[in-house]
Amino acid sequence: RPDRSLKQAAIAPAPQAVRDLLQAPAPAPAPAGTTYTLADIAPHNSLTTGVWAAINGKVYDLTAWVPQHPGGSDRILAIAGTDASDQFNAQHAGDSTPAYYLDTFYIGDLAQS
Ligand code: HEM
Repeated sequence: RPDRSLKQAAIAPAPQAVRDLLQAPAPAPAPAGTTYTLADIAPHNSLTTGVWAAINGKVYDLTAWVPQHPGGSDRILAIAGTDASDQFNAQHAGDSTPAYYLDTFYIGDLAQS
């Protein structure tokens, strides 16, 4: 297995600094048990409204990740405001580094519908 620790250090997120640059909203606080519906997520579909996505039952504020994603900002903007489980899994299922970053953007759980 390749040693990914150096890559992780090299692209470690600096969420507040990035948000300051983008003047993007900070993530909503996520007390334990916070849930969001897809209707809650849908408006967060741009850098000005914040970039949220549901992935595999959890909700993430990916705003700060947009300019940092090694696969390009367009791919993160393209999933903004949606359930992006299929896109994420198709690209990154089983990859530890994407999962590691994803976890840092967690804001709550997707409500059962
Ligand atoms: C939503 C959360 C996402 C996170 C946290 C994430 C994270 C990462 C990371 C860490 C890499 C670096 C390579 C690696 O370590 O595997 C990467 C690369 C990549 N990602 Fe993502 N990714 C996300 C979503 C997506 C989506 C939705 C797509 C496509 C629909 C995508 C497409 C790619 C591609 C194509 C690369 C390869 C870039 C290259 O090596 O040239 N990613 N992503």
